Amino acid sequence: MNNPVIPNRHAFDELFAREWAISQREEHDISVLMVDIDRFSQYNDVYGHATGDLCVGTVARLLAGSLRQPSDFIGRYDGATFVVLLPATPIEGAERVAIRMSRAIYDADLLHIQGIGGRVTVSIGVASKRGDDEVAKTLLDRADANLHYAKSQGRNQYWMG
Ligand SMILES: Nc1nc2c(ncn2[C@@H]2O[C@H](COP(=O)(O)OP(=O)(O)OP(=O)(O)O)[C@@H](O)[C@H]2O)c(=O)[nH]1
Repeated sequence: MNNPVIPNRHAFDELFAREWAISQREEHDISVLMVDIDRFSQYNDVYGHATGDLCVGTVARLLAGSLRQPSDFIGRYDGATFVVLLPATPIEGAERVAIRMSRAIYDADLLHIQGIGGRVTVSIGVASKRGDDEVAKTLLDRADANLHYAKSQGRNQYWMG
């Protein structure tokens, strides 16, 4: 499904390449978050795909509303997974965004009877550039690995590794 409120992965890839080059040139920090809706296949099973689509849109709006800087970006990575790009942001700032996003989704109290606490939650993997020799792909890979670790630890949490 194309979600009108949120850019797609292609838009993210282009922006990420640009912002990565800037971060290398200017020696800026840069951080990425991968955000995935928990137990979403079960959500679709219980409430149906059309309601699932609405839920994806609601989550997208709540996540976007958790961003504070004009240069922050959120896109849909694939399925129920979003990717967030935080230019010029160190790990401490990225953690604050992860906490804000986690709370925004939890506090919205969107019913999901098979979800954590009976509501829709998200798991988040956070990663920040480690040094000038890191390449863009490993930053994304680390965010993804941290997302999977957050899932393995019970979901509804973020992990920075
Ligand atoms: N309704 C709806 N479902 C979607 C959309 N995009 C992805 N999905 C579904 O989201 C589910 C994602 O499943 P997974 O990420 O594998 O796992 P999960 O059920 O979310 O469980 P965990 O991620 O392990 O918590 C799949 O069932 C997809 O079909 C969408 O736009 N609308």
